[in-house]
Amino acid sequence: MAAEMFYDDNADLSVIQGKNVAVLGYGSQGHAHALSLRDSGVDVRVGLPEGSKSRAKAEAQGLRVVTPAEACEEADVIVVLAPDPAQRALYKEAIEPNLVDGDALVFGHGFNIRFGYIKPPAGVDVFMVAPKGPGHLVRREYSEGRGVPVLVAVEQDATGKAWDLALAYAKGIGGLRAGGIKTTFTEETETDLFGEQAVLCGGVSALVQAGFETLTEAGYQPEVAYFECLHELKLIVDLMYEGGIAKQRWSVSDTAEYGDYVSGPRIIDASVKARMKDVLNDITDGTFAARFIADQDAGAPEFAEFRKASESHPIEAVGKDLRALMAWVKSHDADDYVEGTAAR
Ligand SMILES: NC(=O)C1=CN([C@@H]2O[C@H](COP(=O)(O)OP(=O)(O)OC[C@H]3O[C@@H](n4cnc5c(N)ncnc54)[C@H](OP(=O)(O)O)[C@@H]3O)[C@@H](O)[C@H]2O)C=CC1
Ligand SMILES: CC[C@](O)(C(C)=O)C(=O)O
Ligand SMILES: [Mg+2]
Ligand SMILES: [Mg+2]
Repeated sequence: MAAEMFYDDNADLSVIQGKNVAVLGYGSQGHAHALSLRDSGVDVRVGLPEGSKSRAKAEAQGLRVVTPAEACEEADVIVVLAPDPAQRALYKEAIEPNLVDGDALVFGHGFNIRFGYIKPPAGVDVFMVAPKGPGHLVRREYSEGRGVPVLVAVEQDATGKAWDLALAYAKGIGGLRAGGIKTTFTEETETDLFGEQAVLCGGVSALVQAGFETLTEAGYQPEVAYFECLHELKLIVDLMYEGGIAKQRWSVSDTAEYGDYVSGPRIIDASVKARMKDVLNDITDGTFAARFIADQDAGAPEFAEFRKASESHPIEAVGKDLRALMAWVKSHDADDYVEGTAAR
């Protein structure tokens, strides 16, 4: 079945320009949605707790900041862009008491609805506009006149106008410049978790680290291993982004292309695909969600251990030194990103 796609011409920005929008959270996605909606002529306020370290940044970028409860009270469109594990408490404390029939509750990912941590009342619209890219690039693409594709889903259409509002929202953050695909909260949540765990984040990071370790353990220079297994990955993936795997194979040498066919399936073999299916099962049956939320509720000790181990991998120190020598390889988000920490 062909996907149902939406582009700028399918949406009317004035539908959201007439609303009071509260964006809760000002991190990766929150800052991107708030700034791009504002630049699309929407009345935006940002909801952050009194002590939030994001307050100064949002204010410096020209946005009005109030507490989450105040933002929800003022708004008829409430956008939940705090971290997924924080959303359950945020909903109970600030959103639910201020929801009135006809309001819209908006998500950037379906986790809390799909796994039942948030159960909105029947009188509100519930929809999702989920960018298929990191928030800092969602904002960068919008600012440069482009966009990151989005998945759009309506879980509840209490007003009968939820789709028009969802599409207007998607247009407001630049998503319909690239294309919006109609989906469900279930499809978005399960595919997004699978993609980030098996391929985009977990799979790629483990592949890069294993390649780096294999070369350095065999006695090759760490700097050579870094360029080979990490730095050049961006250049290869850029070609895949532009023209699929086929364009990458067109540009690399015949030697590389032949080696790709011979050795790729030796690395990513049937056993890897079997474990990918296990990962997908843990997502769909709720095992992953339960483990993540239990760890978060306990103060995230397992998460902290994972981060510490990952940040102390030798590839990070080698890369830091090499990137410092390449003036053009700079962080676009230098005000925001602290080298050597995954924590935002
Ligand atoms: N990161 C991404 O690129 C993507 C994320 N998503 C989804 O978007 C949503 C947001 O994720 P992401 O942008 O990564 O989140 P972040 O981790 O970047 O969010 C951090 C922000 O939320 C604030 N915050 C934390 N707790 C609260 C609270 N209780 N009330 C209000 N604000 C709070 C933080 O404030 P402080 O500075 O004080 O800590 C900070 O401003 C999630 O549903 C995620 O799955 C979807 C697509 C991609
Ligand atoms: C790939 C990770 C992601 O799903 C994303 C940027 O799309 C996320 O949750 O951050
Ligand atoms: Mg994603
Ligand atoms: Mg995700």
